[in-house]
Amino acid sequence: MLSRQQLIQQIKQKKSFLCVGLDTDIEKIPVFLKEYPDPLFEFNKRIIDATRDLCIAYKPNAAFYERHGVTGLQSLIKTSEYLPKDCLSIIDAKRGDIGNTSGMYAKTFFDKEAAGMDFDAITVAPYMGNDSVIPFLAFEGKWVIILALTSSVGSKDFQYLETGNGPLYETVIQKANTWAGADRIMYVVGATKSTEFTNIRKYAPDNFLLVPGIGAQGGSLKDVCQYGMTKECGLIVNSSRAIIYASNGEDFAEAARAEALKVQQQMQAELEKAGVI
Ligand SMILES: O=c1ccn([C@@H]2O[C@H](COP(=O)(O)O)[C@@H](O)[C@H]2O)c(=O)[nH]1
Repeated sequence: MLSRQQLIQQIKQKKSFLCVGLDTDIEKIPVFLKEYPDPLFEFNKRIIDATRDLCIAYKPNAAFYERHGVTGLQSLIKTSEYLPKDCLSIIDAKRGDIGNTSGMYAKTFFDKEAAGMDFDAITVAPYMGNDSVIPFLAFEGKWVIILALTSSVGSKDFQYLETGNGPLYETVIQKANTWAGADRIMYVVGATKSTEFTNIRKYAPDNFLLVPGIGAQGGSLKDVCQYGMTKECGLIVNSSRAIIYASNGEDFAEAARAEALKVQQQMQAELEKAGVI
């Protein structure tokens, strides 16, 4: 479990705020791995071994495991156990339901004794309001990462809707700020929305932002840093496909490392420029 201070310390130590996304797709992993009893885990294990000194977080996306049923869940559980303790472990599950049901989701991903998983953080959809989010916050020390302004094209359908008090995503942040502080809540903001970061920082000056959308979705790391970085960094930037599928040959882990290193080096330059390190 990583507290806010420990996370900041890891960022300074590793000179990185990279999150490697484990969107492990059985159709995209190297063919030779399919000979192994648990190909998804074997792939993740090698990616983690190759990148752990370059990143401060890992984010398995639940969909890629759940689609396999029981075997996928086993791969996810083994992956969660294998994740390095000095990295923030984020389950990208985008859950949220009436309180009673959210409590079950929280148990699933936060309580090792319930389902074998003990993630540090979970992504949560806030659409159902406070009672859908509070059960996740009830797990002391765990992070709740609320979808604010997503990288998706469809973000315009709801998130930009004018409420009379700014766009809906602003209201989401203002309301969620009343549920817990910046030591428990982060917000998802897509790298494809870099022009909105200045505005977001008005409402979330201290919160860490989980930023997906660089790499395969084309968002700019430079722009994200220019408009979103704080004195403590305040950013966890995710890249999944661009790193983990840099090659689909025998050299896939080395290729993933080379890609992660490129991103880490850009991050180091941005941290130096902003005076974080
Ligand atoms: O707004 C959002 C929220 C979540 N995601 C997730 O992040 C990764 C991005 O993968 P890439 O391969 O780096 O594009 C993936 O798991 C998404 O489901 C997002 O992209 N945007």
